[in-house]
Amino acid sequence: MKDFSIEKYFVVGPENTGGRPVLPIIRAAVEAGFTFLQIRSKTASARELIVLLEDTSRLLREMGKSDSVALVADDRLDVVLAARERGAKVDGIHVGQSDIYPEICRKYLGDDAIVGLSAPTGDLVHYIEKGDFSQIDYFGAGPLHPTDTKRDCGLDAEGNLIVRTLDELTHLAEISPLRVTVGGGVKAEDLEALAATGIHGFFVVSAVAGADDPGAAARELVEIWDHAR
Ligand SMILES: Cc1ncc(COP(=O)(O)OP(=O)(O)O)c(N)n1
Ligand SMILES: Cc1ncsc1CCOP(=O)(O)O
Ligand SMILES: [Mg+2]
Repeated sequence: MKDFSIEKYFVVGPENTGGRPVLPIIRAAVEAGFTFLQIRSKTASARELIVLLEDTSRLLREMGKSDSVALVADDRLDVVLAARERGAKVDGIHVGQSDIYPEICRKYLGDDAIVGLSAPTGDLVHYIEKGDFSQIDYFGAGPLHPTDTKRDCGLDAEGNLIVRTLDELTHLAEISPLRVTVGGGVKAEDLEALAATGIHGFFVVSAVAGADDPGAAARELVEIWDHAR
């Protein structure tokens, strides 16, 4: 699936929904207009993740969104392969700097798969200029703000939290050979300024999964983003 949009990107797992079932929240995000889904859990078993990918893939099919909303898993190449083996349409994987190498993900998932990579903390300009990103389809960058969802996000070697400034993101959008989605503490009130940086999309966990009314929250995010772009 090479024709995909990272504009409105929802990341979710069972630990993010306040004890509520995940699937209705995914449905609400897709109905609101989110364009990309990532299943991410640091607590679920491999089986739980496989079933969640299967259920999400089925949901997208029932909604007629299999070809327009991308579905990937965080970190777990094994889980993606197993879900595909069982018939789920899982479009790819998102990996970080200490995860399975993107080129190995590409090898096992195929040329048509989506392979996303988290940009490292620190000097992105140097990283972008020197890197070989031929096996990758997009970058995830952040955090914009500190976030409880991922407490290790943005920590440098000394354990200091580095957030991305809007100026930095504007520069990143200019020099990046790939599309960039920005997340980490992103809320509705950030979207206008984020869109103005020229980055291609935003990703959220808690702004939707932690909301009292995930559907209303997702609709608000989509509306503000679409209006600002
Ligand atoms: C879209 C997106 N961007 C960044 C991340 C973070 O990935 P990673 O650095 O591997 O950290 P974990 O999510 O695995 O804790 C992401 N998942 N998605
Ligand atoms: C930066 C980051 N990367 C993967 S999850 C995450 C935190 C985003 O969580 P939230 O949208 O709840 O702040
Ligand atoms: Mg990871």
